[in-house]
Amino acid sequence: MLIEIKKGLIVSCQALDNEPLHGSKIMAKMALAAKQGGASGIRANSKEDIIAIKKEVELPVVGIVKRNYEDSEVFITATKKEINELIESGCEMIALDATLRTRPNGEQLEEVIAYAKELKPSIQLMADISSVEDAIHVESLPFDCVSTTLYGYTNETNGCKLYEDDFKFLKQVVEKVSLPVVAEGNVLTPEMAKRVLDLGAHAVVVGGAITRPQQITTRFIEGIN
Ligand SMILES: CC(=O)N[C@H](C=O)[C@@H](O)[C@H](O)[C@H](O)COP(=O)(O)O
Repeated sequence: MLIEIKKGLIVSCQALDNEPLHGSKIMAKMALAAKQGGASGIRANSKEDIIAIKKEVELPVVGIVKRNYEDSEVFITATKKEINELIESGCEMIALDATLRTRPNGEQLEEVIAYAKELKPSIQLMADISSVEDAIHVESLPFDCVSTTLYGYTNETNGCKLYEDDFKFLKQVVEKVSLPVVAEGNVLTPEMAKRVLDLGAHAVVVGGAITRPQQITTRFIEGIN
């Protein structure tokens, strides 16, 4: 999958159950639209959505399962339970929270990824990180790539945006690690997508700016007020 997505656009097709476009049928059509527009891959949440998307398009899929746990802030593919669901979904790559935070049920990141590789040795793994420390840590683990997904979404980075200071955080990660780095989170325009690739990102993931009309509408409303 890493070769297929090189310097390409991955479109994140996600709508949680509190969002208007929630539903596997709709996400599958969203993925088809992304493919028709030239996307190289899809990022999707939940076994059901991934199965529906895989029926609709042939693109490689980065799968996640978002689930909240009471004993941890980790919510993107947090435990072995979510790994089981993603292996069953048939996605080519699994993305999981790879921050240094405590995981649910006392599970360790190392044990969760070892479990995934044991279940399906060919599965590729993406480390969703929030800091340079996270990035350095995952280099010692069997990850295939790193993604800036969680920058701005942890207590330490709350409110930070990937595009600030001309993508300063992305530049730091690209400089520090030798794994391919995927730029993800708040890439809002085609110009930003081009910029992150020029800065050395292996690929770029765009979600809300393509697939969340409520976010797009809000930006227009802010623009005219
Ligand atoms: C932090 C978190 O939960 N991120 C999620 C990860 O899969 C998605 O909600 C995002 O849409 C995705 O990362 C793409 O980012 P953006 O939608 O900003 O282009």
